[in-house]
Order: sequence, then structure tokens, then C-alpha cells
Amino acid sequence: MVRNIVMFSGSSHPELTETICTHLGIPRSNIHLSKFSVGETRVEIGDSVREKEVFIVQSGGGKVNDHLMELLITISACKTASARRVTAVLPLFPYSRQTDLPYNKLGAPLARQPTSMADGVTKYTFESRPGTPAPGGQESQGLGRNGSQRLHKRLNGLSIGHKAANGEASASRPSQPKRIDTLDNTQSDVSAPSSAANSYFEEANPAVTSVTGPTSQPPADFKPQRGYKQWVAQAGTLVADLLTCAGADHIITMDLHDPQYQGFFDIPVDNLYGRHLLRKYIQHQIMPRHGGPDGCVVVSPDAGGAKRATNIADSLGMDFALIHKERRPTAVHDRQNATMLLVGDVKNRTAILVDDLADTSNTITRAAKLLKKEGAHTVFALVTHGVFSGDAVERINASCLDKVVVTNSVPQNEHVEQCSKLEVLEVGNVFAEAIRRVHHGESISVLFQYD
Ligand SMILES: O=P(O)(O)OC[C@H]1O[C@H](OP(=O)(O)OP(=O)(O)O)[C@H](O)[C@@H]1O
Repeated sequence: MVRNIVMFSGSSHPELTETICTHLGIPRSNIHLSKFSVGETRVEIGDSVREKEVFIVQSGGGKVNDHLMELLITISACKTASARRVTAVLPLFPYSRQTDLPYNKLGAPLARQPTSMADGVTKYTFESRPGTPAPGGQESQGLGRNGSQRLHKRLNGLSIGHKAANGEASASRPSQPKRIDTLDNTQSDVSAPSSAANSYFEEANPAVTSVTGPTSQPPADFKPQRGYKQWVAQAGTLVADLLTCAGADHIITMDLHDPQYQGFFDIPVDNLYGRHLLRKYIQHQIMPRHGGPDGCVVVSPDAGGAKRATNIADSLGMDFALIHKERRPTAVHDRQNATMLLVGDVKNRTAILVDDLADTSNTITRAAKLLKKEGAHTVFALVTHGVFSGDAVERINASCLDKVVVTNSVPQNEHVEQCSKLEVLEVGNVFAEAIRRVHHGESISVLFQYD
């Protein structure tokens, strides 16, 4: 039994919190979570946390945004109530797939042509607005008559040997320098005096004129260029900042989709490995019944998971194969249009797909189809986080997958009822041990080692 720990559960996964508490030999602390009728989250802490070490268990999946808000409010409430240290335990870390741009995009909002209020569409122009004034040229709209005259006077008074002083300049100048960076027709006039001064010095200095002068003509028509990226919010950084700002001192999670996400935090992040459990399952449940290491091959369904799968394959002396998955979306929300290509030999063997998460299950079901087509007689999918959104479970039922093994990092009770192919591994003991070690200041690297 550990002392001075307060263990709260968010509403995402109370069963897992209960298991963790059982392993630690402590009761679950009281917290009242509710919602105002408008939908705002309300958190009421029922036990004292003063100078205590607080752990809050909240997993991703399900109503992920509500759960995240609930976690942030709970962390903040504990800090305000004088908790010594607050650790957020996130078995599945929300938003951790959004650390980078998920797709290649074409087109760019910035490349759109501006529209005018009058006729709907205005031809794009690279001309400065208002036009760049120059000594001896037409009077700038922005400066006004008196301002322009004053500027001309001051410029003419400068002791640079300039042709404009004797009145020949305006006639001999080929054309007025043009700026190419103006997008807004309503641009402020404030820049006009400096533009005027610039054009004066460009005229005086031919080297400058050669950059912005008549030789740099803009293209006739503005066309959006291919290769721009649309702006997609990279919410991973924001979520990391939100947790830290709310008051989290420490994060414990499992199988981050991108392990480099740890670097987004300036507080400690312990990323536990689910592969330890998956490897044990392969060793004790699959290998003995499927021809040992020679009868099986570990397969990563995409390049992102290759390291995870090769680690397991190497530790068990098994072969490894890789599916090259290329998503070719036609729209931002299209995550299903992927092509797959197998690299490796699975013929007459049991293929064991290993991945970090299954969301729509498209990846594992399509991979299974490919593996069977390439000669695998049995296909297992071993996945750390079984999110199974939407009709993912139906998709698995209809697929040629023989078995799907997941951990209970997110709740699985409903999924198990709907899918006979599903088997669930317990992670409560792993998190309990990590919490115990964090609490006592012990190393948790032992949890990452294989037997
Ligand atoms: O069940 P699904 O909806 O198919 O999603 C699951 C897949 O999505 C993730 O990879 P992702 O597609 O983000 O690619 P990456 O591993 O290259 O980042 C994850 O690693 C799975 O492979």
C-alpha cells in the first residue's frame, strides 16, 4: 500500500482507475463530475489534496474533447487546492496524432484572389495602393497636397547630386518603381512618405533601381501555385501547453503515436510501452500454436510503426515484413483512400500485424486482406489502443482478420460484446507499477525491459 496518494478518475475510464487502485491498495478518491445544462464541465473535488501527490486518470477516445476539458479543470482545481504534485495519467494520449501535418495538401488560402465589394471579383494587381509617390511625379493620394509638397521640398534639399534637382529627372525616368507586395486595397497611407523617400534613393542609386525598378515586372495574371500547404492546426503543441498551463507536473502515457511528442513538453513525460504486453502475447499465445518463430512473421501496417514491429520481431527471433501505406486523400477528412504494398514474405505463415492504434480499423482490415492475398493463412492484429470509432467493430467482424488483440487503455467492454474476434489485455497493473515507482522516486525503465 502506498501513502499520501490521491487518485482521481475522469469520466473516460473509471474501470481502469479502479484496477490501478486495487493494485496499489488505495481507495479511489472522491470527485464529482457533472455538466451545466449549457454543456460546460463542472468539477468538484471531494477529498483534501493539500500537500498530497495527486494522480488523475483520463484516457483519450470516446468524447475526447469533453474528457480533455474535464482533465484540465481537475488538474487546475488540484493545484489551486495546494496539491504538492499533480500527475496526469493518460493511457491513450489525446491529439497525439496531430503533432505534424497529416496530409500533403495542394492549394493555399493565401493564394486566393481578393474579391471586391462592388462587383464580386476584382482583377488582382501588384500595384501599390496608393501609388508610390516620387519627386516630380504625380501627387500621392495619401500624402495630400501639402504633405507631398513638404516632402518634395525636403527631398530636394538633400545634398545628393540628383538630376531631379534641375528638373530633367521626371522626363527622363523610364517608369515609376513598383512594389509587388501589396494585397490590400485599403492599405494605410502611413507608408507613403517612406516609399517616396525610397523611390528617391532608388533613382539616385542605379543598383537599387535594378532590383525594384522596371526590370522586375510582375506576371500578367496571378495564378495560385501548386505546392503550397493549406494551414492545418497542429493541435499537439496546444494540448501539451494546455496541460502544463493547467498545472500538470508530470505525464504518464503509453505508446505515444509519435514518441517525439515528448519533446513538446517541458515537464517529465513517461511513455510506457504496450509492446511489452503484445510481445508476451505473441510468445505465449501465438508462437506455440503457429509453428514457432519460423511459422510466424511480424508485420507493420505502415512505415510509422516499423520500429515498434522490428523490436518485437528481433526480440523473438522472427521475420519482419512491412506494408507501405500511402494515404492519398481527396479531401481533408478522407482517411480511407490509402494504397498498400507488402514488402516481405508471408506465404503459408501466420502474419501478426502490430500497430499503436486502431481508430476506424481501415488500416488493419485492409492490411489483413492484403496479407491473405499474399498467402498468409492466419492474420492476427495486435494493437495497443483499440479506439474503434464509428463502425470499426463491424468492419473487423466483416474482415478476414482472425483475431484482434488490444489493451484496455480505452474502455473495451462494449466492443467485446459486439466482436467475438476481440481479446483484451489488462494494462491497469502496468500503470499501477509506474505510479508506484513515480511516487517513490524509483526508476521505471524496468517496465520497458523484456523478460
Ligand atoms: O484505424 P485507422 O483509422 O486506419 O487508423 C490507424 C492508423 O492510423 C495511425 O497511423 P497514421 O495513419 O496516422 O499514419 P502514420 O503512422 O504514418 O503517422 C496508426 O498508427 C494506425 O496505423
